[in-house]
Amino acid sequence: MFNSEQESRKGRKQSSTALRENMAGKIQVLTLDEREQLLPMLRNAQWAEVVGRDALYKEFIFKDFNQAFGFMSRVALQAEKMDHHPEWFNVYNKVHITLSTHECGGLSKRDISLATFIDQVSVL
Ligand SMILES: C[C@H](O)[C@H](O)[C@H]1CNC2=NC(N)=NC(=O)C2=N1
Repeated sequence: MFNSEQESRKGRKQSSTALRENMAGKIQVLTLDEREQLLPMLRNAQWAEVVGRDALYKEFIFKDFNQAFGFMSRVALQAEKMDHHPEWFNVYNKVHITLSTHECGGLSKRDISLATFIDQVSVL
């Protein structure tokens, strides 16, 4: 579901060849074309678009705390490498994750990239 900020972007012209970062080197929110291309695969992988905020959310359930924390450790090390950190919540075997890019106030390629990594290590 698109929130109102994204709805308002629909009217604006966006280049399909928009670069990941603008000429000033600033990270940009995903264009509508990029969203149409990238979000379906994440929706298929149970990532949900947060209502009222341009962010992605997914819940993971593991066998026990050891499995959950092992997963979180792998994600934490990758997040640190990327300087892109998840907002997350853990109790015992549950891990809830929200991804968004504060610098651009919404979803960027960094979120897609971290979500893809998270899915990979969640099934190890
Ligand atoms: C200064 C530092 O690069 C920024 O605050 C980074 C840190 N980690 C981050 N993580 C996430 N998920 N979004 C960000 O915008 C972000 N910004």
